[in-house]
Amino acid sequence: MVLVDTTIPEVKIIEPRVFGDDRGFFMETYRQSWFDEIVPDIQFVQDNHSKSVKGTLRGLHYQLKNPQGKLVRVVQGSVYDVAVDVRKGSPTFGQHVGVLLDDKNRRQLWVPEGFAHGFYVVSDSAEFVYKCTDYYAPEHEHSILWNDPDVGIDWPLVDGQGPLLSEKDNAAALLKNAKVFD
Ligand SMILES: Cc1cn([C@H]2C[C@H](O)[C@@H](COP(=O)(O)OP(=O)(O)O[C@H]3O[C@H](C)C(=O)[C@H](O)[C@H]3O)O2)c(=O)[nH]c1=O
Repeated sequence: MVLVDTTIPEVKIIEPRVFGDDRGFFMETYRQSWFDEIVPDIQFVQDNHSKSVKGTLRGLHYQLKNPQGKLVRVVQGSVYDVAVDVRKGSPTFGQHVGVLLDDKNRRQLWVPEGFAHGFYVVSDSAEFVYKCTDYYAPEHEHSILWNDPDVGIDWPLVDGQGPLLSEKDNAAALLKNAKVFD
C-alpha cells in the first residue's frame, strides 16, 4: 500500500495494491503494520457496514468520549468522504479533507480520533465499510451540520438537490456552537 498525505497531516489516504487477473482482483485491506508509521499501537475494536441510496449524506459525526479513529472504504459504489478537524487546539481546527472513495480507486481514508466524519453518496447506491478504534457510544455522539458555512464543504450534490439526511443529521449543530475536543 502507499500512504498519501492530505492537507491535514494526521489524515491519510491509503492507496492499496490491487492484484487483478482473469478471475477478478485481490487486495489486502488492512495490516496492523501499516499503522506503525501512522499511529503506533492502534487497536481496532469494531467494524461497521452501511448501505445508502444515491444522495444520502451520513454525518458529520464524532464521539467526544470514546473517540473513534476510523479506517473507511467503499466496497460498492462511490462516495465523497469528509473528515473535519474538531480539535480546538489544532492549527487545522475547522478545516477538512474531502476525497472520492469508490469501488474503482479502492482507496481508504484514515480518519483519526478528534475528527468529525461523514460521506455523501454519488452513485446509485454505496456500501461503506469501516474499522473503528473504539466502540459505538451514542450517548457521547455529536454532529456538525453538513453545510456549516464555517466548514465550507463543497459536497458534489447530485441533480442539484439537497441530500437525504437522518432526522439527527438534519438537526446537527454548527461548529461554532458544538462541543469539540479540547
Ligand atoms: C454508528 C452505529 C449505529 N448503530 C445503530 C444505531 C441506529 O439504530 C442505526 C443507524 O445509526 P446512525 O443513523 O447513527 O448511522 P450513521 O448515520 O451511518 O452513523 C455513522 O455515520 C458516520 C458516517 C460515521 O462516521 C459514524 O460511524 C456513524 O455516526 O444503527 C449501531 O448499532 N452501531 C453503530 O456503531
